[in-house]
Amino acid sequence: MRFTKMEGCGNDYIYINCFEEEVKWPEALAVAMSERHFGVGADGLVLILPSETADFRMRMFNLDGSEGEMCGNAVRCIGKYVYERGLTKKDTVTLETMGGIKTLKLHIQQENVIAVTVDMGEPILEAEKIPVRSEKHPVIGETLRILDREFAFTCVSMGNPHAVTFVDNTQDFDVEKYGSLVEYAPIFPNKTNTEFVQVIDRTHLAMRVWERGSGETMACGTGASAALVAAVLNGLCERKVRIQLLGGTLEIEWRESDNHVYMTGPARFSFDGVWLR
Ligand SMILES: N[C@H](CCC[C@H](N)C(=O)O)C(=O)O
Repeated sequence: MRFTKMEGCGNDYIYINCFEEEVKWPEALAVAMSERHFGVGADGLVLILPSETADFRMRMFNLDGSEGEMCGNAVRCIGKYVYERGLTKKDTVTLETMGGIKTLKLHIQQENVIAVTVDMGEPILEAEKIPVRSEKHPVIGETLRILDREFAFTCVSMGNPHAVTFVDNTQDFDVEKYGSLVEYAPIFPNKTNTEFVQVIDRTHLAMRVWERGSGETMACGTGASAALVAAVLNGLCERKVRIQLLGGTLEIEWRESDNHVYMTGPARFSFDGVWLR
């Protein structure tokens, strides 16, 4: 079975073109192929499928086999894939996801997609839709004690759940120690992605992320979108910022005119391969 390895700000997935390949058990395949030593090595698996309601459909699976409703970095990579591999000639593409239909604007130079702007839709702030067990609306300052620290979380869904907290310095923060416990905190019925955010200034944030089902990744597109929304709700930044992640930079804007969040960033091919198992 042929696959393509791609990454967006270092958030790397295995992409399978399901117009040409059939995948019977994606959950098990995601675990096997994502494995660093016995497989390809990745943050998870992404299927590119036909759709009846959009140009294409995405299904994404974390490296533990769990399915994510939405994946911002993968959406940008799919935009690059479908244009440069000849599945579309359009520079605006729609993609059906479990988090709704997303619109992608491809930035093209000499037939190469050099960046993609994704309309991530409206942030979801109602506790029961995130979901998070909280009496607050929006869910700002929900405190949780994790080991020796008390955190205040702002919770946002971008189709998938995010718990955002602000720290003084992301570089020397122990993301695994705390993120791995927040992921399974009982107040998150569907678990959660957790973002640790440092406010550099009112137009620059730095962020590290412990992803639900994948652990710490180099970047998280839905997480960066949730981080911007949380920072604006807490009065910490403007509505358009650059977010510095371990693997690169994303530009995120929460537009007042339509209440939609827009994410712009890179997408890159790494290699093509053939899976023999
Ligand atoms: N781990 C996430 C899915 C991938 C999200 C992330 N890689 C992104 O770019 O948005 C979840 O289970 O909700």
